[in-house]
Amino acid sequence: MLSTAIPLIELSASIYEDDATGKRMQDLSQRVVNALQTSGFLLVSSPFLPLDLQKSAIRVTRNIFESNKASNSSSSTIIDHPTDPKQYLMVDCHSRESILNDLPPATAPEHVKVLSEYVEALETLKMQLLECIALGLKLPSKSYLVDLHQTRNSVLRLLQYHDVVTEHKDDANGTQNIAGTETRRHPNTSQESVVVTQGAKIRCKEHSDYGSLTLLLTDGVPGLQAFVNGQWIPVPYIEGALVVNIGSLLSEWTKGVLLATLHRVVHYDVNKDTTDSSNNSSGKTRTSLAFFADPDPNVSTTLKETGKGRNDQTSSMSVAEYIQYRSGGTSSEREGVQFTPQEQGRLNATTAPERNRRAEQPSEEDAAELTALWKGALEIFLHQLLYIRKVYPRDTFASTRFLETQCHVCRHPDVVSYINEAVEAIVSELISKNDCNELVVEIYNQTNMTSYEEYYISFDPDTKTEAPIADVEKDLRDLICSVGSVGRVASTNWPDSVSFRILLQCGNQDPDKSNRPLLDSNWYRAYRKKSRADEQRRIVYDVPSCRCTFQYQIYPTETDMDTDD
Ligand SMILES: O=C(O)CCC(=O)C(=O)O
Ligand SMILES: [Fe+2]
Repeated sequence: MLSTAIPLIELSASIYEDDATGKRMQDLSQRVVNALQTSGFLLVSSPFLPLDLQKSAIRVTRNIFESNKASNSSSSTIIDHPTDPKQYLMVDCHSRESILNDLPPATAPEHVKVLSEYVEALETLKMQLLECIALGLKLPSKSYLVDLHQTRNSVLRLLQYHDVVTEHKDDANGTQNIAGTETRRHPNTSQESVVVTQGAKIRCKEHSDYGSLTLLLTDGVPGLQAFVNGQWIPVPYIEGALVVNIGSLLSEWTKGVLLATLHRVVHYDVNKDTTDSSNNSSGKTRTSLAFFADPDPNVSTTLKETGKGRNDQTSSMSVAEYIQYRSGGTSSEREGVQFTPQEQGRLNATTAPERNRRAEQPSEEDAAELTALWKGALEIFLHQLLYIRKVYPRDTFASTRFLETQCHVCRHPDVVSYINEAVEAIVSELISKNDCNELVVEIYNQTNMTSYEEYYISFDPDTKTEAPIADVEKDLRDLICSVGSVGRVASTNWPDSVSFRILLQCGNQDPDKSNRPLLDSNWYRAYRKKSRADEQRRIVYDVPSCRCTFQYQIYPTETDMDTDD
């Protein structure tokens, strides 16, 4: 039965005809907005998107993944997701050429045509929905949102979820997730199934999308769930209808009136879950097409008409910067996995009571958990910084997830162990933060030892906080995501002699008297006085629960390097 929280709305052609008073359109718009306010989800059918075209789009998508599997040379544009058992392909929808460019070169011309027609229909549907939302929300004009979507800044993600074997197996090909929590086989394109952590049965981890609207078509294999009123509810499948959900940007523009709802895809196991009659998909692959509609890249994330977005950290960003911030990379890597603070709060409220309880009575266990959390977060932070600042080529990094965030880790074993040793050595000093300790990452020239840039995590010496672990996690996640925003602070056209080092910089005390365990180590650096006239630190992110700040400083070079990207 169709859930009332997620209604089906038919955008029939007759709404646009015989509607001189605009009443029918107004009613329809109200229903659209009501659904998006209640659950953030709705199902929609439209004459612009006939069933035949939907079926063809699914058939073509399956064919693209299957041909790729069958061919010996797998297409580099098809990505094995690092943790979810799925492959995906991102298609830039700006034009027919961009669509063609992003599809594997072997894609048949008639298949390109189907996907181009499908995208065309979705562009129309997107505009209709944006009009409905503007009308339903009584925005200054019916075209208010349409006007902010003039450049077809949409991405189509073709998705193929693998067959899933739910029992846990040791696998020689298993890769250890950097967070150390999961063992998964990196899906090799020739393999039919993957192993997921016991009991998880997750095909796509919970996340919210982050543009304006997502229009989703699936092949009907169930599994999509939305987190509504503290519960995971199935999103129904209706043949001929698409699933619509709201991204966090539109949610913030509407001051949270429209919900950017958390959602996920689970794998139903027919042997275990007999309560769900739709549970008939054990072992099945699943195909879907997610169309992410974003506003124009240069538009500000803060609109004067709708007021300030709720998230201060992102309020001065452009749409392009926001997408990069939330994806922790470029928009072509968009994973849509980071939660906004509001979403995380909702999730914590129902999923982490145990943790919050423990935080009220700090224990040794908590201290160990906090230290482990910091170690993991700092390692990821450091790798992500090297990735974003392009200290090493991007193709030497692997994609992974930490604290529900997509990030990148350098694969070079020397870099991995250097970072690991540094973090092991300095993390407890940092957490004790009794003398304005700073973690410094210096990007410098190995030949003449000049500094190009320094990045700092600076702790306030006088305050110790005992924030609940869930808050620290949330803030560390935001810290990691904030690294994305230093992608453009200066050029990354580095000479070959570029390198980096990690240092613990200690405060104003005379280092000889400070009796620090790290005093004679490679990691220690006495406080460097702010003697350079050009010293001007910029703040990237304050980590409220830990009273520390992420800052950076760029040192001018003799020759001004061109900005790349
Ligand atoms: O495949 C699905 O049903 C959902 C995919 C999704 O939510 C996403 O890719 O953002
Ligand atoms: Fe999604």
